[in-house]
Amino acid sequence: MVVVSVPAEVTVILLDIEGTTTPIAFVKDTLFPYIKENVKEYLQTHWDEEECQQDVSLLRKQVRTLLFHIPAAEEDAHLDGAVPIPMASGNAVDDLQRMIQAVVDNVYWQMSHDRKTTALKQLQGHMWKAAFAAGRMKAEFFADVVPAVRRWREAGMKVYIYSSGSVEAQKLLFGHSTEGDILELIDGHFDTKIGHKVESESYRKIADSIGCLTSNILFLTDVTLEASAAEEADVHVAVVVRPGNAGLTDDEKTYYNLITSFSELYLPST
Ligand SMILES: CSCCC(=O)C(=O)COP(=O)(O)O
Ligand SMILES: [Mg+2]
Repeated sequence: MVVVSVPAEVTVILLDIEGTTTPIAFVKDTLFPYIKENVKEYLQTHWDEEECQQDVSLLRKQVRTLLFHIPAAEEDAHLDGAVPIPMASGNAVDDLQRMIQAVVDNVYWQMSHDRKTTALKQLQGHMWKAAFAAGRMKAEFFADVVPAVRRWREAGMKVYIYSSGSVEAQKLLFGHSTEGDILELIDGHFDTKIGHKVESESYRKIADSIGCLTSNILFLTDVTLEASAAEEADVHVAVVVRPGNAGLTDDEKTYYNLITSFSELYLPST
């Protein structure tokens, strides 16, 4: 077994979810299809609720920003098929169906591009809430995750999550897992409200928020663009290789510390 030593200055382990703690297959085959299959009915049932209206407003604002403020050079790559969400205009019944269909189309479009926007993630989190609460879904974690997190905490480490999934959705996953409610193992959560995972400034803000130096953090992720952004902020990184993850280039394999299980991390204090 390959062992990666955790530098002595590390006091915080920051974990990505999809592809790191949790199989991509669980996200792609369970979480995301649930959204696609239920979004229309969810909107029809919850439309008048404030939470749902806030989600729709955020989606509307986000697509408007995308359509009208994005630099021209990026347009082709990002805007193909983008669906604006209309405001109500007169006939209440027609308007409602038109708006709901636009939100459904917008959600499908964003999901087909695996967009990680705060607006999409917020709506998804609210939709999963009911499914987890009713016991219709349980989150999957790789077998090495929970034992390792327990060991790290016993060794005095703090453990945080940084995922594109909303904080609310993250808490649902850890609160309703096949291992039971493991939310208490996590010291705190970050999502894209602090910034995108491919931007190094996000990692500086996370360190500030935790109250540590970026060099006190070890970030574990499956995505090398995220690892590179974190490293630029002086965060230690290891790239997690799990079944079903995207492949790495030879250069990436050489450059990064790679682990296939959290048990491959060696903490000097244990
Ligand atoms: C609470 S995570 C749900 C999965 C999800 O929506 C997602 O975007 C995961 O992205 P990650 O940053 O964890 O790779
Ligand atoms: Mg990931």
